[in-house]
Amino acid sequence: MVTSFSYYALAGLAGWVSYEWYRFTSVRNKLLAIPTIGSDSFFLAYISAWKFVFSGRKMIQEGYDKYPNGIYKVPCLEVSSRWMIIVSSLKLVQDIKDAPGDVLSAHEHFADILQADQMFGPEARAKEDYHVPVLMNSVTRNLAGCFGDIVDEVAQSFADGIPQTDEWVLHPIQARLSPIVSRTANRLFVGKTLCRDKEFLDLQQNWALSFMLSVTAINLAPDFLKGAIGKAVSAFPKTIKKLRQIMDPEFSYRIQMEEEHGKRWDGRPNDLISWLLDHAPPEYRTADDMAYRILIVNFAAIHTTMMTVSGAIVDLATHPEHIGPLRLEVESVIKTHGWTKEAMAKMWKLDSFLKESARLGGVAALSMNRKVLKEFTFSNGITVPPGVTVGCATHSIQGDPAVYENAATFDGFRFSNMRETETAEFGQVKHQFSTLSNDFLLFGGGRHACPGRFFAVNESKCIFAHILLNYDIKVSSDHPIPPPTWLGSQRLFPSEAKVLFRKRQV
Ligand code: HEM
Repeated sequence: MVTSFSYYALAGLAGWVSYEWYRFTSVRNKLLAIPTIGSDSFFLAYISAWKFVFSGRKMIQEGYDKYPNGIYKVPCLEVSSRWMIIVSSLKLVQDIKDAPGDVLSAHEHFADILQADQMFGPEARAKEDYHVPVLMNSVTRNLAGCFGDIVDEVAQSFADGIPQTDEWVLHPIQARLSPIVSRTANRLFVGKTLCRDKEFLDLQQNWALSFMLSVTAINLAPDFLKGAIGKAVSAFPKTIKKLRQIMDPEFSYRIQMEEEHGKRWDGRPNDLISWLLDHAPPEYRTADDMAYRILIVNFAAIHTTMMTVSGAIVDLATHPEHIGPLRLEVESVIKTHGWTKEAMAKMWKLDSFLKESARLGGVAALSMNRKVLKEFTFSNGITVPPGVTVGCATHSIQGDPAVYENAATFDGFRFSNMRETETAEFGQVKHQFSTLSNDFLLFGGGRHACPGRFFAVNESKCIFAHILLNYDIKVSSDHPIPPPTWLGSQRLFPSEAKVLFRKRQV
């Protein structure tokens, strides 16, 4: 009995290894013109791919240093082909940006790394992304009108999370910032009541965490186990059901009012639920679908904004010489323009500080990742086959002295100084935080660039201006800030990082 089981297990293992070997060599043979970081032999490449999990950032930098202005590949378990092709030149970044979506696909890449088939199931996977243009257009257009709500939620959530005290109090940044960012964003997404609902906020946060752990588990597993692991670990159906229950009273009320009084009923809240209902195709006007949209928008919006603002808080505490000039700017702009979107746009130094913090920090070492659907030839003549993934060495580009002067130095006013001295047409816009450019890829680029970036920048500036005007902050000598860690190409904010806060004294 044991013998026949061992026999079948061995035969299965041999079959799987042969299949993996065949798959590996057939892809690798199409990529021979592209140099490799790590190994490109079958067994050693597998080890290199595991090395990428823990030292991805270093391997990306190694390739960038060895092949400047070029292209290289790394074995990588994050993507289904197991090969990540990375470009290090701004010209090749532009090639990716210009490629049509049916050749280099952002959508298929997201589905690939988020294990959409396993985690969401085929029905959700087939949904049209109608929320993306709504985020880009309606959210951005309504920002000025909703700015008072954003300011109110920032003030309330700080009062709850970081009360102003006369004594210095040590606060864990990530734990304090997550609810502040989440409440503020959801004030605009789902309105005042739900954005303060603990069950709603906890569900979003817990799902995002369990989702990422599950995706990592599936990514690291062999193909034949992915389906079974996905079924076992995906909390998606349960989460949607729960979220729908929490949102149901609000959603049903909106639908009922619309049916009784038409789309523009008196007192209709100005938030994402309303804007989604304005544009939802009939088949998506359901409580289930609304819960799905709110869940994935939160997934895209909260962690990224939290990383960006938390990184900037740490930079402010470690470079306190910026506090005085930033306070002066915020105070004088608010005096003239009040707490408005217009005021945020006038805060050039603050905009610059956040951008500089993201230039050296950010959320990932790679950006603008696209799955190749049809053979694609870069302008340097290198061809990549369907199935592999291409991306840009964002973090290395942003830290390159050939791209940024004194690139390794944190200069909070780098971009505001550039704006002040710029004479070219559109020069002042060029260096803004929300502006997309090949040498600053925090928000990606091309037709799939982040549609929430204008909101993210305004939310971040509002949070930061609130801190500057209401708190003193500094690093504690007993609790130095630990360096960030990396998982594959993703940057992780050190959850144990703490900063001292007290009520502003001067
Ligand atoms: C500082 C905060 C943020 C950062 C760093 C960030 C970054 C990104 C990046 C890198 C992409 C992929 C772009 C590409 O591949 O070219 C993306 C896509 C996306 N982001 Fe953001 N994001 C942030 C905030 C937000 C917010 C606040 C929202 C919603 C209001 C949002 C919604 C989305 C959505 C829906 C997509 C997918 C777009 C598509 O499929 O075409 N993001 N974001």
